[in-house]
Amino acid sequence: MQARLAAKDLACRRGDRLLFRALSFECDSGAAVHVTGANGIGKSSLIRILAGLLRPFAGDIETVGDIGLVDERLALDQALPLGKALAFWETLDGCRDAGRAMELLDLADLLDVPVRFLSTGQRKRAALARLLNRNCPVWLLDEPLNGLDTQAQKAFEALIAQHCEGGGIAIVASHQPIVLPSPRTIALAEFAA
Ligand SMILES: Nc1ncnc2c1ncn2[C@@H]1O[C@H](COP(=O)(O)OP(=O)(O)OP(=O)(O)O)[C@@H](O)[C@H]1O
Repeated sequence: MQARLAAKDLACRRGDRLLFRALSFECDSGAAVHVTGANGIGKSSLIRILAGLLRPFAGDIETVGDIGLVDERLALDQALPLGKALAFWETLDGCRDAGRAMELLDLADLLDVPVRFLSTGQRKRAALARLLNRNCPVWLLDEPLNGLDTQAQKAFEALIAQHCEGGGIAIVASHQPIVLPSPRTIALAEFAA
């Protein structure tokens, strides 16, 4: 799996506030980075900039490989049972082994439950299943552990490690500790404007 994500001299402005500036980093295949900082410092904004959903105030981004984003928004049809909602995307994403994500994220018992009835942690596990099914090299994860119990947190940390071992990249914004395979941190406070 080929992957690269590089940012050069990034700055982010929201409203009339410059949140961070002069942020540069490079990640190649296998890299994992923990983006840290207090509430409101700009972690989600950075993830959205890297995903191409928010225009940076300054700077450039270079990406090699498709991006998979997981944030608090669940891109699954709320009205469908989980199994059908995931199956819709499995077809579009060309997923060849949907059973793997269901097993790894312990979703088998939830496939008949409408997405709108899922609990916070179940919704997060569903979002992570869709991420796995996409098989994309660059993972951008905004608070991926939120709502997960300890067992699910550990399972997901193991999945990030496997993803990086296979040549993927994971950029993880999280206010809570997370075990990553190559512990590297971007402390956003160091780039505060
Ligand atoms: N559309 C917007 N317009 C103006 N300001 C915004 C907008 N969206 C976010 N902000 C502000 O930008 C700042 C950074 O928000 P962001 O969500 O990136 O922070 P965060 O570090 O992810 O916070 P948290 O840890 O609480 O999730 C906050 O002060 C927020 O109020």
